[in-house]
Amino acid sequence: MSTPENLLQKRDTHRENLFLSCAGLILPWLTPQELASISLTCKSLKHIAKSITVARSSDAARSFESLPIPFVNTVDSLPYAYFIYTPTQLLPYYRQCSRQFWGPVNPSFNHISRLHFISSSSNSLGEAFGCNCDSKCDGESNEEECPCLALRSSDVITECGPTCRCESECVNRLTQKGVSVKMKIVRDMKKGWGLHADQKIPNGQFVCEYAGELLTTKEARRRQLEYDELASSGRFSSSLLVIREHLPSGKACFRINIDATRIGNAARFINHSCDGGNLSTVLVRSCGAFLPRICFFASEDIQVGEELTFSYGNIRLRSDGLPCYCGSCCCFGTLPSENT
Ligand SMILES: C[S@@+](CC[C@H](N)C(=O)[O-])C[C@H]1O[C@@H](n2cnc3c(N)ncnc32)[C@H](O)[C@@H]1O
Repeated sequence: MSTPENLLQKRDTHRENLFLSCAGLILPWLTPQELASISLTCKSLKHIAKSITVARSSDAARSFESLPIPFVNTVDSLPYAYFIYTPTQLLPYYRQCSRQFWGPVNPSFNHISRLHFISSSSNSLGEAFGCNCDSKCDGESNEEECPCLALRSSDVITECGPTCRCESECVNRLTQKGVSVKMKIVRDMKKGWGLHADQKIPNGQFVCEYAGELLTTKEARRRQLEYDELASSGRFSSSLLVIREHLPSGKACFRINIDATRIGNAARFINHSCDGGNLSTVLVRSCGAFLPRICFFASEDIQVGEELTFSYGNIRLRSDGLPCYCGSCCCFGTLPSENT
């Protein structure tokens, strides 16, 4: 028989469960600072905040990729780096995006979001630019049959794109399926976080795209000034990459500015090496898309545990440049710096 005490207890348990399930939905949207503040308020919230921290440090890619990318830190107490994840480059209207769910997730939730990101960022030129191949532009399609294969050149890879008729499983969409190698983000005392291979990666293998916000040159210059100031006054690292496409004469004819500082993917953790590192940057243009994407490929055979690095450039304009700790035999002592 239900006594008034029993009824009151039932009501309290129901309220507590409701509170905890709401907290489980809301807390993953919080920044680390907000999470730390809220976890001071009661034991239950502290417990939820802890499980969110564990989930965050177990996958920087928060299920947007088919493989998790964990954080590993044996040098200090920082469990993870906070940023908004995008699996591919974003057009500027995404700049308003200031929060993202990051906690224990149902993987199908982010799978849907991944498709949304990709279709929203296709920067399509229109239907006239795609191929009409039935399903896959595989080895059997010759270049006359598939115009996308015919567009390949030594410095820009052309893949099938948003307006092609072939399916997403087409082999000529190598870099569009996201990260396909096991990687981890490892903390270093001097360089901060760095991206490491967690499997052998053969020379030539696609590693990942450099994803982030696509900026105009004016905005890239404005942000670089802001980042330089922040970097000089404390522990701040920016991830603004500028790639210039050159004419055979050597003159720059096109530039692409991608800022992964606030919104990006695992590539934002790739550190510089003065010897050129073990990754090369390649421009990949999807047929029918206006802008190319920047992709990293292994430039040598990479061993398990090896840090993934590339060269940030050769120009050092600032005499007070940041110290370089790449450890290569040809280290210049300072990180590259040039006018954005
Ligand atoms: C693209 S971020 C790389 C990820 C960064 N380490 C982090 O913790 O977020 C670039 C920044 O990393 C640091 N960095 C990269 N390569 C380095 C190197 N060889 N030596 C020292 N610091 C490096 C610098 O602070 C640089 O501004």
